[in-house]
Amino acid sequence: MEGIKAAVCQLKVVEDKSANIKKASEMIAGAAGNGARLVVLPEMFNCPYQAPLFPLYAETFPEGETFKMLSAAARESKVYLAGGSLPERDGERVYNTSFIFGPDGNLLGRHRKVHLFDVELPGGITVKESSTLGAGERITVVPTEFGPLGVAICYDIRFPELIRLMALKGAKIIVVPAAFNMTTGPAHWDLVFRMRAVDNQLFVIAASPARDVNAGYVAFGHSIMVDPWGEVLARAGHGEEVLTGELELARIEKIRRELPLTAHRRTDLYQLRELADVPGDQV
Ligand SMILES: NC(=O)CC(=O)C(=O)O
Repeated sequence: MEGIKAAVCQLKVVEDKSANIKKASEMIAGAAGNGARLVVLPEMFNCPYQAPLFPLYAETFPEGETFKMLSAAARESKVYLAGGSLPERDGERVYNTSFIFGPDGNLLGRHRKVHLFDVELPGGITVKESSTLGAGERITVVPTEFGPLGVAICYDIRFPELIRLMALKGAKIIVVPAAFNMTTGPAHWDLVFRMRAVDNQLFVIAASPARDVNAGYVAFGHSIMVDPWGEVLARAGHGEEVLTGELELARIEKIRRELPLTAHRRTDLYQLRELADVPGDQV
């Protein structure tokens, strides 16, 4: 496994869905032009992050215009593309879904956010994703030429069991389309992404929308790439930008050899099992 250049497109999400799609497409091409081979978009990059809006912006797979743009962008730029997330309609239900594409534009997998963000936070931030969204039922790890890639969406990262199961399935990189806010961002953003990287000795890439102080939900920004030792490889500001970083994949084996956390687990005392085998999320 060699090193790869990765990029995050930290775009400012606006109300105009077509403008979001166009901006994302331009940023993906720009990232690829700078040598990125893995590109990650933010959570709900085509729709303002507000639960009542999700059904209004939702698209069905595979006809949706956003889905088509993502596939074409991956193919034209020849990149692995973690297509952020978008509201996906499936029958009566809407999901917060990330579609992952290979450099030929083919779909490698789909992750539907497993943990819905239903919170009443200090600072008056109230979110109830479950008012309009259904929860995913699957743990998502997709094959790439860099090794298995795990996919979590925002709140999912706060559940260490999920990420550990991805690591046990072989994930070397976890991509996280995310949109922390101005209460949880300053408190927890760096901490959780660095800690999941340290726990599991793998790379974590978190992609946020740019901050818009006039939005109904103000995203924190500061997209981040963390290495398996917990070091921050790259960190964005809070405005619109393409963040790039080099992932030296050989560091994973080195760090795991020197500090063999997986081997030192006391599986005679505790064990983690994947319980769900529920049809639904697979494409
Ligand atoms: N938006 C989310 O799903 C989660 C979040 O903002 C947080 O965990 O903080």
